[in-house]
Amino acid sequence: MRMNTLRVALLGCGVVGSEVARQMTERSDDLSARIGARLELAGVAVRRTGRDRAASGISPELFTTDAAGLVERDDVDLIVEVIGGIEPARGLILSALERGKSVVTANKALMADDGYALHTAADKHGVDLYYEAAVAGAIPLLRPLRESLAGDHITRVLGIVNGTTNYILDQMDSYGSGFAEALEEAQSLGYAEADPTADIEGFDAAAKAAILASIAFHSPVTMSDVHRQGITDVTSADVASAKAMGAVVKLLAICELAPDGDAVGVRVHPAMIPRTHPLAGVRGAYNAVFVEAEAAGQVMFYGPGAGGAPTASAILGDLVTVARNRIGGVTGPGGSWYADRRVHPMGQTSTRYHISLDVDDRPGVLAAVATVFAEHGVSIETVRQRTERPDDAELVVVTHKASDEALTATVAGLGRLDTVRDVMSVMRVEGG
Ligand SMILES: NC(=O)c1ccc[n+]([C@@H]2O[C@H](COP(=O)([O-])OP(=O)(O)OC[C@H]3O[C@@H](n4cnc5c(N)ncnc54)[C@H](O)[C@@H]3O)[C@@H](O)[C@H]2O)c1
Ligand SMILES: N[C@@H](CCO)C(=O)O
Ligand code: NA
Repeated sequence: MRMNTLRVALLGCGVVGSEVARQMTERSDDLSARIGARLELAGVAVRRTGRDRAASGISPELFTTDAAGLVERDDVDLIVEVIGGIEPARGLILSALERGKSVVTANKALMADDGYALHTAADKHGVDLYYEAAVAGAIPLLRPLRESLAGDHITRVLGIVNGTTNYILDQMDSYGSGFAEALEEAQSLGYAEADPTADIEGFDAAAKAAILASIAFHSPVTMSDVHRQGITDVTSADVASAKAMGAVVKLLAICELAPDGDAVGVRVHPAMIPRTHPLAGVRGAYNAVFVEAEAAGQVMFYGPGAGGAPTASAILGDLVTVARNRIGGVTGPGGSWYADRRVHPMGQTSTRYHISLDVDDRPGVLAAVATVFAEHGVSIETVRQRTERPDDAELVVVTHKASDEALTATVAGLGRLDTVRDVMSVMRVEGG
């Protein structure tokens, strides 16, 4: 019997796309055996065909600059979108779904913005939309959340989902590098892009957090629902201060159910975590995500969160799945929004805080500082004082859990005290 063939259109042939094509070709026989059909490259949409594409190993006649035309072709069954960004990726994916073609994408920005509409289109047309590569690259995470943990009740997802910022913070912690120096190193190693804004300002992590929260909590969470703070204000002093209390600074993505279970809090910000926490040991550009579920307890996923080959691995995994589904005449689990939880306001989110103050070193200062905390109902866990010069001290206060609102008011109050020369840093403490 002749084996079926499924024809794949690849949209984009950059870092990830070229690896998808390479791995598809290299593992062609194994993939056919696993799927029960041959996967064949029907075409590759690129921005310019003029460049020397010989090194890619892809037959030159497969390249086209007409991505829309490629998606519309009747002999194309499956689409892999690795162009990135919102348009034209969004229009191309919608066009594919409307034509009954399943789509695999690595596009976190698009899925975070428009996941609901795209899933709805996929469901309406009876096709699959898979995007494992969009969050934490090669690490199997979205499928485990959508499928393996689908019988449990997830309460929290806490992770390091941006490799560039983890590399920078790790350099600051391990070698005492300053932020600018560590960023330069990340750029020279190819982790951070020439314009590193999406990584260091937390946009990349926020998009991933929105996708994780939507899946884990069966609710439509978008990028604009995520409280976002990047790492550009993290100083060597913050990193040293964390070290002094046995902690390390990480950029965390946190998605959690509010105490009443009716709302979801989603935030991305730097935080101090104890060195004993499993996420503290995640070094370099690696990613790791910690999932807390009622019955399973704590489950951790760890591995390479970026790079052409690892990201292509996740895409090929999705491609095998959607191809199998297509052969079997079924689709995988679609979007799940039944819980429709609201987004918990950041002001009501409670965490512990680490606050470092430059103060006059004289009688009554500690009492005045403590009074401001008390006035706003913020309970102090520890206070440490370091005196470097006569009359001048650094006070480091770690609080018990306090709401963002109460903490903001406390910091404003501290700033008004004559004896507080400067509020040097305010950072959340997690994972205790
Ligand atoms: N690089 C990674 O490590 C990584 C990891 C996870 C997810 N992703 C995601 O994968 C996607 C691709 O990332 P990348 O690193 O390969 O980016 P890239 O910039 O290397 O590749 C994108 C390619 O798309 C091409 N392109 C742009 N507009 C096009 C159009 N209209 N038609 C055809 N081609 C067009 C560009 O010329 C470029 O070659 C993005 O969504 C990204 O977020 C990347
Ligand atoms: N820029 C991302 C990789 C793509 O998601 C990172 O540094 O982790
Ligand atoms: Na993944």
